[in-house]
Amino acid sequence: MEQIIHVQNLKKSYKKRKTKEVIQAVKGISFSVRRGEILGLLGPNGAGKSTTIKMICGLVKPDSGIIQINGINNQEKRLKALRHISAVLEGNRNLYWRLTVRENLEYFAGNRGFSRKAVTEQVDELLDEFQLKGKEKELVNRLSRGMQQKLAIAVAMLADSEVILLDEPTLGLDVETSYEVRELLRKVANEHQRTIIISSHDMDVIQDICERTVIINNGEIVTNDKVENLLKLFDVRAYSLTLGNLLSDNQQTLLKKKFAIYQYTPDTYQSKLEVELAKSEEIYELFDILKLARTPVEAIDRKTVNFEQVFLKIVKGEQQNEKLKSS
Ligand SMILES: Nc1ncnc2c1ncn2[C@@H]1O[C@H](COP(=O)(O)OP(=O)(O)OP(=O)(O)O)[C@@H](O)[C@H]1O
Repeated sequence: MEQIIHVQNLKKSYKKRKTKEVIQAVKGISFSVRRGEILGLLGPNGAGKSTTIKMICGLVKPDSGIIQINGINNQEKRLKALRHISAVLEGNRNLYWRLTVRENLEYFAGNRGFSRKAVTEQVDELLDEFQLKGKEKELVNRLSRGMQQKLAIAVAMLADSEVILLDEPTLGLDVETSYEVRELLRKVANEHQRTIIISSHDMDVIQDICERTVIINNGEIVTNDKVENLLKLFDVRAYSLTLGNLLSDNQQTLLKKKFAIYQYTPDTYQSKLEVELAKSEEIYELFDILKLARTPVEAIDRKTVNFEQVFLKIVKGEQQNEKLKSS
């Protein structure tokens, strides 16, 4: 599939005004995004996500590197490149707060030079699709956060740009509204073939709607892979067993020797044993150890890994590597 965004060896440093200390916020990152893809741009606080997003949408000038949007270099032909991008940044700053929902949509649709009739048709369609019809006469500053978010995305759609950048699109939304916004974003990508880049700390949202994630830490990309692959990679094969007896000292020693991570909570009637297997075949060895004292197994649960845990493992692993490098 066709690449709509291509970022190559992007770098950006800031100089702190008071101390003159130089901070390398982005240290040479490269990635691409395909048309119609929803990409998650993740990282802990201060990792360099906002700086990257701001460079892509032309708000911050990179020190070096290339950003191509739909094949156009955004430093050589800035306006032409930026026409392909809409950003819905924190606080929905792309809306006019003292205009109504309909007025906002009409204003942005009108900006594109369409006839009054075409503008009305397009606005009606969007009000319908984004379920904003009942709120069309409401002032934006009176809307709930969820409605404002939907409207901000609708406005981004109107600009007709292929790429929509979203910063924390579900922040502060209740569960139901968060699901509505996710559904809407899927529709925007799948049916309207827009490309979406989401920056968020909400890993549930990322796991739910992003096909792929780029994870940044300390200004560098540490992972660029499909969510599905990352989940598989960190699929810990963790089992939680309920035992009808206590484990003998010998069994505990063997378990410790065999399994790197295991947790044992002894109880005469219902001991709990949590084990992480490196390979699925190791389950037989686990049972061999349990068989030694004929320990009854009353229940066995396989634990699954979620994206939040995967993210933390990736980022923490990286921090440990950093520490090792510097020590
Ligand atoms: N205008 C600025 N002047 C100086 N330093 C800055 C500036 N903007 C960002 N930084 C620094 O650059 C680094 C990366 O910041 P950035 O905002 O890109 O990270 P982030 O991943 O978006 O973080 P968060 O999740 O907290 O928003 C941080 O150390 C930050 O303090």
